[in-house]
Amino acid sequence: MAEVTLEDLDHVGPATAQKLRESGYNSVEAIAVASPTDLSLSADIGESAASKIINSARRSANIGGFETGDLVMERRKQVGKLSTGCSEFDEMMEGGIDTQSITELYGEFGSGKTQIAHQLAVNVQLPNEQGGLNGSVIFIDTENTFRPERIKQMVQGASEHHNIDYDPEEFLKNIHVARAYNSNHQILLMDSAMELAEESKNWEQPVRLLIVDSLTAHFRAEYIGRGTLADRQQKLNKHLHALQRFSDLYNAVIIVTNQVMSKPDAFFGDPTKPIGGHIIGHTATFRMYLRKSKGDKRIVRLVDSPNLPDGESIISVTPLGLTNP
Ligand SMILES: Nc1ncnc2c1ncn2[C@@H]1O[C@H](COP(=O)(O)OP(=O)(O)OP(=O)(O)O)[C@@H](O)[C@H]1O
Repeated sequence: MAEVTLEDLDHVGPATAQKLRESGYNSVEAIAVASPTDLSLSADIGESAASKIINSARRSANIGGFETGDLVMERRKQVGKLSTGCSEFDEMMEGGIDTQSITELYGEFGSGKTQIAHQLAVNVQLPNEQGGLNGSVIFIDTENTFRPERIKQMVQGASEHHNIDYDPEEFLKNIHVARAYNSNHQILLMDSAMELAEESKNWEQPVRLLIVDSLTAHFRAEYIGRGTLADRQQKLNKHLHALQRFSDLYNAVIIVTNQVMSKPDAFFGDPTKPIGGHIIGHTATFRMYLRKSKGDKRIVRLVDSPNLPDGESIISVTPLGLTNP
């Protein structure tokens, strides 16, 4: 079947199609999941015209209605598994971290959240036989934690583990890093991420992993005091929805990190309760609680999963990356 383009949609002429593309709406799917307000501002059209375009896109992309269980099953079959490189951790996740879902890593400072994110940015680039997804990475960095040197060390680790001479420079070229300077910027970066992922469909290694390290730091710093809680929650939810959409559209793994203190936190509450409430929709969400243990060991606890039992696994953070303890 020929691919549906923007021009095929009802109420979209060449000029509107161009404006939509310029604003980052490159595919029918991206329009199908947009809000009328956002679309009307981007394409300079009225909200009712925007709604009609969105409806037409939803019909074409078959998004927005009810689905039967067999279709949901069909999509579930496409779920990919990204290996962490640690056997217990992978077993706990029944083979690795799922695509089409958001995985939240939370824990205290130094518990290994950023290390796991870096390791996955390496592993996702490996071929399927080696636990990867043959994909590229988008890394939204809010606290200046991305370290290319660390990626190089981990690529060296992967080379030794698989006995293949990988080129660290090639791995670095497949990681697209953007600094987010505040929470609004962080939310806006999702538009660029969508654009890049869309473009990457033509690449040898399309984007299959999106990391937000840290998801919550800016929100925490900017929304101080009880009075701002609702605002913060609303923005965070919007951001999570954009992430969920991204994972669906590109069959991607989404990793978000969230620093918590060991004692309950005034703004984010008990660390064992979900932040941002329950995410609506069919996208699964996994939550993992990281704790420091002896030496380089870290305990990863699966706290909340839609389809797997809760469990614990132990990993080591070594100079060459994550390994079995
Ligand atoms: N090159 C390396 N070799 C060995 N271990 C390392 C290396 N780099 C980092 N680590 C380990 O990882 C720890 C830092 O973990 P990480 O940065 O993932 O924490 P985090 O959970 O992201 O913390 P924060 O919330 O402060 O960002 C260090 O304390 C160290 O134990």
